[in-house]
Formats: sequence, C-alpha cells, structure tokens
Amino acid sequence: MEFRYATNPEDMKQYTTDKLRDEFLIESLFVEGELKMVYSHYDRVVVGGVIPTQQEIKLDAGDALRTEYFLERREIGIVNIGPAGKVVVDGEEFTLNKRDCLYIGLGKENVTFHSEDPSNPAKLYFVSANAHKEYPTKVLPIKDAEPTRLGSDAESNNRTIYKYIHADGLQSSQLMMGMTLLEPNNMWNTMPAHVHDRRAEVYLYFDMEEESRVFHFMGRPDETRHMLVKNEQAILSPPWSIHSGVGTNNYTFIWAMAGENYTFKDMDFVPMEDLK
Ligand SMILES: O=C[C@H](O)[C@@H](O)CC(=O)C(=O)O
Ligand SMILES: [Zn+2]
Repeated sequence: MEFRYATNPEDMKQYTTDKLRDEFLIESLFVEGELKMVYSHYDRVVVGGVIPTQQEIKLDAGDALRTEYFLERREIGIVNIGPAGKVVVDGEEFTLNKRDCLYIGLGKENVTFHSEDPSNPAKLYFVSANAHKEYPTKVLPIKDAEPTRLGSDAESNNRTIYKYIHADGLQSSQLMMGMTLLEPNNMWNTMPAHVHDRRAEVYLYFDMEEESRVFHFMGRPDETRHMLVKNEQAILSPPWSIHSGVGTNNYTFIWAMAGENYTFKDMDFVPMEDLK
C-alpha cells in the first residue's frame, strides 16, 4: 500500500510537473498477479487495481488499516475493465464481465479476486471509502445501468454517463461511482468544469491506445495545472480542484467520490470567466 497525503491548495501553486504527478497521479495500478493499492488522505479513499492470474488474490488490510480485515470499517466499489473475472465475498460468487460493477458493504470479511481465464486475466479496479452502515452486496451489470447522455458533437464532448453506486442505484454509505464513455471524435470531459468542496473524486482513464494521452486539468479554478495521463492511470482530485480532461483520442473513465453528502448533483459549475 502506498500513501498519499492531502495538499493545501496554496502549496500547489509552487509544484513542479514531477511534484504534481507524485501527489495526484497514480501511474501504475495494474500488474499481473498483484494487488496494488494507494491510500489517500482525501476522504480516506483507497484506490486499487488487481489482475488475478492462476492464483486467487485476497483483498488484504495488511498493516495499513490496522483492522482485522479490509472491510471491517469500509465499503468498496469494484469495476472490471478487462476480460471476465469473479469476486468471492464470504463464499458468495459474483461474476463481473467488462464494465460490470460490484458493491460490497461494510463487514464482509473474506474477499478474493479471480480470473475466468488466467491466460486472459480480468482487470479489476476499485475505490473504497469508510462506511458506517452495511448496504447490500450486489452487482450492477453494465447492461442494466441507466445511461445519461451529455454534451454535443459541437462541443466535442458527446458522452454517456452510467451511474453505478449512488442514491438511485447501488446503495452505499458515502461512496459514489460511475463511468463515462466518450463517443468517437469527442475528447472533452467535464467542461464546463465543476468543483464540489464537500467530496474528493478519483478518475481512472482507460480503453485508450498506448500512444494516446489525456491532458487532465486540475487545481483551483483560477490556478489550473495539467498532467499528461496514459491508459489505465488514475488521478486523485482534491475537493477544491476541478477535474476535467481533453484527450488526443476518445477514452472512457471511471469516477468515484466520497465525502460529506450523498448528492450527485451537488457540484458548483465554474463560469468560463473564472477559469484561469
Ligand atoms: O462529479 C461528477 C464527476 O466529475 C463526473 O460525473 C463528471 C463526468 O463524468 C463528466 O462530466 O463527463
Ligand atoms: Zn466531479
């Protein structure tokens, strides 16, 4: 488990490119046969990636959480971004095909990750947050998720948002999670940009070509910076930061939020005049 601390936005003004990336970019989450995790002090989210091969991989609290097991005081949302996989939760099996989401509630002790075909392994991405109450452990297959169309070709941001974990979907204590797919020839996400000072957010960009990049914008609206992001890299977005990107090609991303309220629509849009 790697640890990331929270940042004062005043300090971010001084950051070099390398420092910005060290604090906010997660460059490597997916390694065959391994479970990789980053613990962020923003709303204490844990961001993880796992590629199980021949052997199952256990979701382990290690020494980092100082609890008996990972979900003792947590909940988790898992999305498969690769070939078919399986998650076993206290003996119950959940199959996840590409883009399916599994929510696991507080108190589940034994969670293991598996691939249907170890030579063509699953790629499971997850975000976990602290939880105060147990909600049902459940899969939402992508085919049953509600699509919302946003943007337009004229603005190069024609995209579909699927919400998985939220007030009207899979229920949780505080975690919200979903996925946004851009149509071909559409490159912009989240423009006009917004902030939600009550919740931190995490992005995972994926389904990108090796040579494609997303220029991801962050920072307070009047003090923005960018980071160059590759396929299957994640971004930690502080509550005070915009989180918007433009790609050299279209792409897909998973967003996850945790924090104060549980209201997806609680976001403050930034007028173009205020963006600097
Ligand atoms: O707070 C919500 C998140 O930033 C995403 O829902 C934004 C997004 O997917 C998009 O505009 O494309
Ligand atoms: Zn947001």
